[in-house]
Amino acid sequence: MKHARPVPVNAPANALDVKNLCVTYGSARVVNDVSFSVAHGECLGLIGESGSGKSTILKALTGTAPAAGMMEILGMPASARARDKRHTRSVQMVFQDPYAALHPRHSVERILEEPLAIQGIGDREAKIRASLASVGLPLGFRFRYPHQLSGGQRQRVAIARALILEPEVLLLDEPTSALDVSVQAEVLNLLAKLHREHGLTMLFVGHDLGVIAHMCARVIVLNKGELVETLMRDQIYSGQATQPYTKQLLRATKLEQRSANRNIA
Ligand SMILES: Nc1ncnc2c1ncn2[C@@H]1O[C@H](COP(=O)(O)OP(=O)(O)OP(=O)(O)O)[C@@H](O)[C@H]1O
Repeated sequence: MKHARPVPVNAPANALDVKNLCVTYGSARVVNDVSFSVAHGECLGLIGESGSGKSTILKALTGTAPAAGMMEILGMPASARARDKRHTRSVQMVFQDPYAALHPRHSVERILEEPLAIQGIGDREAKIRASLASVGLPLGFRFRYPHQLSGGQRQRVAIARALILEPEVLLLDEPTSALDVSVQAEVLNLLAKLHREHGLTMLFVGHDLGVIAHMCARVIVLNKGELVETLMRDQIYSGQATQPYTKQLLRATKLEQRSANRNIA
């Protein structure tokens, strides 16, 4: 697996650029005029309560929500990228529910091989070995089926599947929310390690400020489809929010107590 990648000389300034994004379902505007950028190699947090539009923004970026506005990924319009097989591999997504994300009747080996086959990529044996190693799973797990794995192991397989295509951008939709608290810490530590070692650009969606601040130095806050505040990690830890909604989120996550008790590295 690759290590932190250099940014090409003529690369666009940001890996992700979103300007004036709106998503409307029927008569309901669920994302309203949202703009943000993610620098190359940055892990940006996106937080908001349930129904605030977080997943919809990820869907818009992957071309599966009806979006208006400007979205560029690695300098290319997101809509064009979603249509082009060569470019889809550079942006991968990890979902909240590792149970639903893996085909129940496919072995881990087949799950990992499939994206390589779709993209026509060779050297599959070496890539499968490297991807299992990078998420800390023994090679023998390639012969297992999803029902033979724990929730945390399933999420590791889902992460390995996303990484096997060596993407530049990883979209993470609450990747630890469905996991047991102790397993959450393990998977978060793994994601933080992969972020450091691979120089990946990440957009990390969550609803827990404590979890997000562990991963992200900068966090944007969404409320009812609108971006209401941008917070740096220090502001989160010291409770310096300006918007009432963000203050409420900070209180809800009881950060001081969490940081004292946290067992994540
Ligand atoms: N396909 C759809 N058709 C109609 N409305 C939708 C559709 N998908 C999402 N919505 C609505 O858009 C709003 C935002 O949903 P979204 O899933 O983006 O929220 P979220 O912040 O990711 O929530 P959660 O944290 O619960 O996953 C919600 O009100 C939801 O009901």
